[in-house]
Amino acid sequence: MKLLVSPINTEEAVAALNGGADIIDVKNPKEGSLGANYPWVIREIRDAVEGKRPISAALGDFSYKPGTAALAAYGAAAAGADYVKIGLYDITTEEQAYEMLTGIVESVKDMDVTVVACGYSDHERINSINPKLLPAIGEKAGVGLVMVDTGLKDGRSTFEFMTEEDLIEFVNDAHSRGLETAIAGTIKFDDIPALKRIQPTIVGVRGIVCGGDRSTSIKQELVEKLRSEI
Ligand SMILES: O=C[C@H](O)COP(=O)(O)O
Repeated sequence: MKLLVSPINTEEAVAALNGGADIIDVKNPKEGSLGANYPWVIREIRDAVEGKRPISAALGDFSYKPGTAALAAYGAAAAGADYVKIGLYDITTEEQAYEMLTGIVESVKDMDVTVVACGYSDHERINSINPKLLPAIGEKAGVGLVMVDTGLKDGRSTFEFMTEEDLIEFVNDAHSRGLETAIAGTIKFDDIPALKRIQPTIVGVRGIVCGGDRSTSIKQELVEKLRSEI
């Protein structure tokens, strides 16, 4: 499994890189679970990583705004992102999700970018689309990766909202459709044995490598510890 770590600035990005992260995911926790950072920060982090690892960019926890999402994806790709991650937060229907995703795919089709469709394991408490529907929608829309994260960051892990069986079904369905997968959402060290059984392509983290509080900074030694255990 690959390790995706979500820094907010170049200092954290270098700590993640030196700690062994496989993907450097630029985000802004102040604007939500998949909060978008500024395009110049994406560029600065890309420069700091020096091409040693791919760069991912969170676009935001979106409501139904396909045009805004497509423009955000284009901007993130132009700023240097290799992956653009859309949070389907206030998306409640398959039709809405499909339109959001096809707009983003069209927006970056001429750029070497992977579109990541992110649903939320705690979808019921935020009234969002069930992430188990995303592999089929994502395949049809032309995304490259589907992901689950938690929409609310209150310390509760994705595993409190989706069972191991749910996540195995999600991952296996996506992989059977030729899509990569990522599991995130307040992942804890205790979740690692289950993640090893589920085998997503990517494990995405922030809080655990900050020492538990995602509002503090990333510690290289915690990235090293996590990298060695997954
Ligand atoms: O990969 C990014 C996710 O939002 C993970 O963040 P978290 O581990 O603090 O929930």
